[in-house]
Amino acid sequence: KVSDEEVQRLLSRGILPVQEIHPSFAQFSYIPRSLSDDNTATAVISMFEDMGFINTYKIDKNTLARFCLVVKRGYRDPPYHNWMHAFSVAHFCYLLCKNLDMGQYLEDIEIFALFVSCLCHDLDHRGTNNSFQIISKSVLAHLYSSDGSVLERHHFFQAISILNSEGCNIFDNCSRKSYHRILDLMYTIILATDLAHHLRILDSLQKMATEGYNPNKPQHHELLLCLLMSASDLSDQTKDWKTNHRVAELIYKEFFSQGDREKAMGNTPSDMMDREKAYIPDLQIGFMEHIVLPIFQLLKDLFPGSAELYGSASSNHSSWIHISQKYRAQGLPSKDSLEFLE
Ligand SMILES: Cc1nc2ccc(C(=O)N[C@]34C[C@H]5C[C@H](C[C@H](C5)C3)C4)cc2n2c(-c3ccccc3Cl)nnc12
Ligand SMILES: [Mg+2]
Ligand SMILES: [Zn+2]
Repeated sequence: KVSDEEVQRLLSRGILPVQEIHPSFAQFSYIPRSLSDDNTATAVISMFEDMGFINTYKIDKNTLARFCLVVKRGYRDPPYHNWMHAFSVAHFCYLLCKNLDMGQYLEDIEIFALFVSCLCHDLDHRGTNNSFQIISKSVLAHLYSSDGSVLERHHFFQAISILNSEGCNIFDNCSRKSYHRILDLMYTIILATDLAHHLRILDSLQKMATEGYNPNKPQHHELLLCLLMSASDLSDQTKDWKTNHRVAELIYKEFFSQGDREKAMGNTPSDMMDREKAYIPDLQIGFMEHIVLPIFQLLKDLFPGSAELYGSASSNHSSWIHISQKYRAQGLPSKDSLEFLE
């Protein structure tokens, strides 16, 4: 799958300092999607280095390079749930570690597991959601439907199979104890990317934010890891307006394709998947009010230094409200391209 030449080519320039990738690479304002695809594997290795993981966990450089290339190739190319999404999610996790004093809240091994989970969290995504797996009686549903979170279980097992393949196990030099802890953490964190799971723990998250984070409570560590994973998965919502509406275009392109397939199977898709019924601005507004803003409000309660993230999400929310009013009367000029929003 990944040749030795490709691995050597990736390592040939050595590990680049993050500033050489972009001067503001470690700022919340940086847009990871602006990096060209063929520089993303290099950037991932630089982030591993910059967070000290290569030294702390004695990661062999060849193994790390091969792991990054195999994970990158482990993504398919649907409009949204592709490698660029995984890379931008992992980059946001890196931003959280660099800009907020994560070390006061989490152990290093938990942060390491979170970063690796971000890279792997949507491996082999087909561009269809969990309910589609069930109604289409997909192989994944056959394997995992009895336990729910069908896709997320698949993403986790894809990560395990990559770690078990030749020359890809970045945890090779960890103790048996650390190895098991990291895999347990990856399971919890990747399963937490199912938004239905996030909604189930929302009350516990609110309670933790209200009473204050207690680093001595293992439950608080687990809840925080789930919150940081969800925030990273939704980090496009905290970027500039151009990114925000471009990402909306990708998401709905993926959703509408699923809706078309559901109709072809004789099923009725949900409105957000039905290109005839969906009004994107209102769907965006609802998603931001019910899921996105509460997540970044919780992050702000726990990490005051993250306030600007809530600010940008809130300003994107206001832009969608303005757009909704402006186009409600005559309808959107086009649903395929939201370029007119720029
Ligand atoms: C912009 C944007 N819009 C999105 C609109 C809707 C949904 C969505 O899954 N809604 C729900 C609505 C209820 C309760 C649960 C389970 C199901 C029933 C389906 C969630 C996701 C959206 N999403 C994501 C995203 C994040 C994590 C996983 C998958 C995805 Cl696609 N990332 N960006 C976006
Ligand atoms: Mg996912
Ligand atoms: Zn994702």
